Amino acid sequence: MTIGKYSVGAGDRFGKEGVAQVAAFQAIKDAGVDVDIVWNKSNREHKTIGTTPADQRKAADDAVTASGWAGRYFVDADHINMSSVDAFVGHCDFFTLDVTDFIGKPASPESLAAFQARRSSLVGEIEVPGIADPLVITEDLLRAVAERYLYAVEEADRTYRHIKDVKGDAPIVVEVSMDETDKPQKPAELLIILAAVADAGIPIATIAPKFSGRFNKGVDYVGEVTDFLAEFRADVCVANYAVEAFGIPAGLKLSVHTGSDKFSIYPGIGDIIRELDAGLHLKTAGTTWLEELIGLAEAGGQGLDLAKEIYRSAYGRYDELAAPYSDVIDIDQAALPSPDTVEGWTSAQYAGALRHDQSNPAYDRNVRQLLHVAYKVAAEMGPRYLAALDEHREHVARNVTENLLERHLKPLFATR
Ligand SMILES: O=C(O)[C@@H](O)[C@H](O)[C@H](O)C(=O)CO
Repeated sequence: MTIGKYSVGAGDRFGKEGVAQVAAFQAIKDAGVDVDIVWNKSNREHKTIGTTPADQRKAADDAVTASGWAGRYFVDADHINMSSVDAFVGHCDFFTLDVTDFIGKPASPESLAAFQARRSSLVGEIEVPGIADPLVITEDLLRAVAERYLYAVEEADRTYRHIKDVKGDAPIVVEVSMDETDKPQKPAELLIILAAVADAGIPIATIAPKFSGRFNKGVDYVGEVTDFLAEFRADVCVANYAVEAFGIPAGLKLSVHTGSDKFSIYPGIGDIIRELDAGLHLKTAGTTWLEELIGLAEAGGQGLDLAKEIYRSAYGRYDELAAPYSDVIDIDQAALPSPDTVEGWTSAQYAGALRHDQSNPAYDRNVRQLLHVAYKVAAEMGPRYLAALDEHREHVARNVTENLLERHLKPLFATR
């Protein structure tokens, strides 16, 4: 199945925000930009909330039917590997093969030797159209990248073959992700990794590398924006080159993971993809759930009380909630306001602290990150939380649509 040039992963932890999200995609479509919807919910999120991929499929189909969305949409088996794929395979048509856990594991000496022999022509200087200086690949670099990533690519291949065995000829979109790791992959490394992917015959549509800088959940990019954009641009050029040089399916595009909220890099990313006529997949990460909380807070009364109760619980359960996300959050715990302080907040104070508006002095990135990983608290409230979303639908939906459209889709895809 081919995915369009532009796609956005729309996270929806509680399966309630489909229609509000489609409204954002519809608005950008009406403005002349087609962006495919990829509903993503990772295995980690399913486990925390107690939902299944079948629930995600149903939420997506229902939202599409209810809103009359006529564009493409997909359901993403997000961050899966051989140990988790089976629960997803029957319900998904987009597969994010997450091989991060296998980075650094050694492939067999035979496969390492075979890869280096097969790809020995990469050693030297490679002129990649669009990159000013040639990429320099030494024997040492080829070997080091193979030692670090070849096994991970083999694992992606095992998972892909397994999916194919189950799905047969049903069309699927394949993404390979290696982003939740500490060490970024530079453009020359990405090129070598793509050679290994091509050798394995994985029909990859998108690849999510680990870029330089920090991609923390729910907050802006941390790092040198200019350096990031230079790297991103080079990676786009490498992906285009890999299509020509290695026979990877045309249209290969980069995927930016934990891509929601990275406002400082969106305008530059948008300029680059338009200049190079490249595609993009941007995977949001639970940002919608924060809009639910903002909506509840703005509703006041019991909605605000519930939002405060969630903060109190999150504050008290910091270690437990932060642990699964320790690599992708950066919270100054000592700077968090106490639950008693938050208890005294008005709707505007709560919403102001949480909404990702960096021009608002009330915005608090520590509060935002803590609540980002605190969705387990709402999940445990079960029907009480879900009923509050229904009761305050108007407030919640407005925030969900506005966040996706005004802070994400427009800065990325609307021409400046
Ligand atoms: O919390 C999660 O597991 C998700 O936010 C997940 O990380 C997300 O879907 C993602 O892959 C962002 O890149």
